[in-house]
Amino acid sequence: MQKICVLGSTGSIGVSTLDVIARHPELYAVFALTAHTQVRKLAEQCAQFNPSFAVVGTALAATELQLLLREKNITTEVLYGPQALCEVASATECDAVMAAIVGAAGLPASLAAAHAGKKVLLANKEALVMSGQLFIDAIQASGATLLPIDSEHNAIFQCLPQAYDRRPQQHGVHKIILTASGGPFLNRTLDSLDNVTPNEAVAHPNWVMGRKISVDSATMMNKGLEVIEAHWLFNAPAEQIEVLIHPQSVIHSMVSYLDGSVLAQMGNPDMRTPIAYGLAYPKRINSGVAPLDLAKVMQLNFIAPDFKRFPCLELAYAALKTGRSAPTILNASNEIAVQAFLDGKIGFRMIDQVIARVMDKLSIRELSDIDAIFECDQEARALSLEIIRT
Ligand SMILES: NC(=O)C1=CN([C@@H]2O[C@H](COP(=O)(O)OP(=O)(O)OC[C@H]3O[C@@H](n4cnc5c(N)ncnc54)[C@H](OP(=O)(O)O)[C@@H]3O)[C@@H](O)[C@H]2O)C=CC1
Ligand SMILES: CC(=O)[C@@H](O)[C@H](O)COP(=O)(O)O
Ligand SMILES: [Mn+2]
Repeated sequence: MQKICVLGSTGSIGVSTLDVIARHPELYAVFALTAHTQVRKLAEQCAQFNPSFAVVGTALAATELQLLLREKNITTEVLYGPQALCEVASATECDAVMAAIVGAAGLPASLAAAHAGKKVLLANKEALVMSGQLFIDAIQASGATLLPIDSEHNAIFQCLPQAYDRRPQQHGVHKIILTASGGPFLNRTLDSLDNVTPNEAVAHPNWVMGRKISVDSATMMNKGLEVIEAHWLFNAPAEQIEVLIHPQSVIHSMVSYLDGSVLAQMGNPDMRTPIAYGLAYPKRINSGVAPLDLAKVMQLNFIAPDFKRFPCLELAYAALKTGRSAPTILNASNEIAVQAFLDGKIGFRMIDQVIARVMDKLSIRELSDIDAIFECDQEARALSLEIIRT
């Protein structure tokens, strides 16, 4: 029986994870669930999965959760705050951690799981983008197992040899091909993007996801973050990572080999497939996802991405090539700009402009520990906010 901690259990990935876990009560027990503000939803999850711990963001939310749990006679212990997230993610009783908090807020607990040698199921791509080498070093030093949950990286992981040891040349890898849907605005004229609303931006054509990642898909910053994520996961340089628009999201990514073979992982766009793969690795279990019916899909299309239409993708490649603090700055500025867009403070096409100005202004430096990473993250956030205000 594996004991699982689900960080971000009330979010889109968290809910899909619990759906898979519920299908296999003989294999998995829930050790801890965490949320930020959605206390009622978390209480319902506690009622169903009876975890040892539940974590929320504030003391007030913790009191509210305790009352709800008492009403239902549930004995789950309630904790709150960032330190509690790290404690449950690194607790001795926990075997595997689903890292599914959105954004930089997920880094400390994901890193704590890495340091503690857990099986880390990584959905929280921002954590890896921000901390890169530090995160990989933590995994390697503790002997933790890092399993990519992001659909593209999970697909690549499945297309690489089992014995892949982070040396692409040794395994005959020519290129990693990340597929991208192109988001909801792929076929709109550029000018019409000035006035798109947050609700239009989060209406992803193929995936049901949280609001932040949905906006990232619309700008293709999601793919940019994924290029950086692929660099760290598979130890491939920017030049070896290609992005290909594939509007159907049926091929989740591919690996092109030196002998001309291209291996692809395919499936219906449902995150329960990569989640089930991560939970059961190296075995396979039922995820609840229907088998792919290619006759129904009929067509698979491919288009090369246009940096003019998707400047965020170009910014992300540039940040990866610059290295050091550049990806941390890119991520922080993007989080601020996306939130400002969702709050109606800036237009959709301002997102890339804010990030470009921040990338231009801040000096690039080495970030050797977590404190330096968060200092840089805060600096980029402050400058982004200043640019948005003026
Ligand atoms: N959704 C998807 O299909 C995919 C997501 N990912 C990645 O997975 C991660 C999660 O995405 P998704 O599930 O869509 O996001 P959601 O917004 O749906 O969920 C986010 C989760 O994080 C919690 N949370 C938010 N802010 C904080 C905070 N400050 N401290 C602690 N917990 C917090 C939320 O709690 P509450 O509900 O209480 O606010 C919620 O449980 C992201 O990094 C995303 O890029 C990757 C691939 C696919
Ligand atoms: C499901 C998943 O992994 C998302 O990251 C998804 O890939 C977003 O789709 P885009 O290809 O539009 O970014
Ligand atoms: Mn993805």
